[in-house]
Amino acid sequence: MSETIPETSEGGAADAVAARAEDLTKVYGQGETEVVALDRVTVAFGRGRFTAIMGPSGSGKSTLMHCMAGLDSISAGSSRIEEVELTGLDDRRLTRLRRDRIGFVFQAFNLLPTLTASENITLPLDIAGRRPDPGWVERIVTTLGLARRLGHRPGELSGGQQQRVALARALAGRPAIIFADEPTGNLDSRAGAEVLGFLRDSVRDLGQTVVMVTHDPVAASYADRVVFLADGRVAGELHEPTADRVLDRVKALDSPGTVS
Ligand SMILES: Nc1ncnc2c1ncn2[C@@H]1O[C@H](COP(=O)(O)OP(=O)(O)OP(=O)(O)O)[C@@H](O)[C@H]1O
Repeated sequence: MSETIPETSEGGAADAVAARAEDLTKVYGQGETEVVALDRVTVAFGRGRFTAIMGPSGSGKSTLMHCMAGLDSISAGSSRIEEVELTGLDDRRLTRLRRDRIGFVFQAFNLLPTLTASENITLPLDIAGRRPDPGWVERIVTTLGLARRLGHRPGELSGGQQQRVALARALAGRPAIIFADEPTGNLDSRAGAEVLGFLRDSVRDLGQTVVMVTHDPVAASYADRVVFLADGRVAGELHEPTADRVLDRVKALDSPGTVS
């Protein structure tokens, strides 16, 4: 079960897709205050792949992540995690889906200060009444270089270490997909690079699927693929991105008149 899942290409078998949105539309407000945050977005995230989502401020990145993770409702279209369609799920089922199939890593680490790193990592499983798989947790902890920090409380860890604990917590339940929102936003560049390296390792070595919202072209270059949003629509993508190529695209999106 814990074998590395090979990279998949888009358009592959249906079961190679961890999450998919089809014509996903999200409208906030109504009448004069109406904002179309997402306008018929169709995108798929392959299993065992690391995808970055980029785009100008207000382009819909967080909204897409929230809608696909079941944290926000959808106005039209569809969104699914593996084979489960989110639209139509009642609150109880949605909560269970988020708990069992989705991992979250946010800019704020959201660790409980009174618990040790080890207790923080297994907390969601404990709450869900699931027994952590000791072999899997040990593998995660080793991959993330946390073995000697397990007895420490968050206040005794560096920012990078705390974010690695948050990543280990997201990985512990073997979710279908991890959504990360600016996971290095609060870290200095060295700690940020370390966390990005571990995110990439969790994809490469543990077969995890990761979708990360970021503003940083260097962070995006750790991904296998970058999906660009502009004005609530998909505005292209890059495979095997380098920071320079990402930056060129970002500049073009920031000044649309110059898009080639
Ligand atoms: N709860 C809300 N109510 C009304 N409008 C909203 C709400 N949330 C987001 N929006 C609007 O939807 C659009 C997309 O917002 P979103 O936060 O997804 O953009 P973003 O690309 O993540 O931006 P940033 O990079 O600045 O975080 C924006 O115009 C925003 O003002």
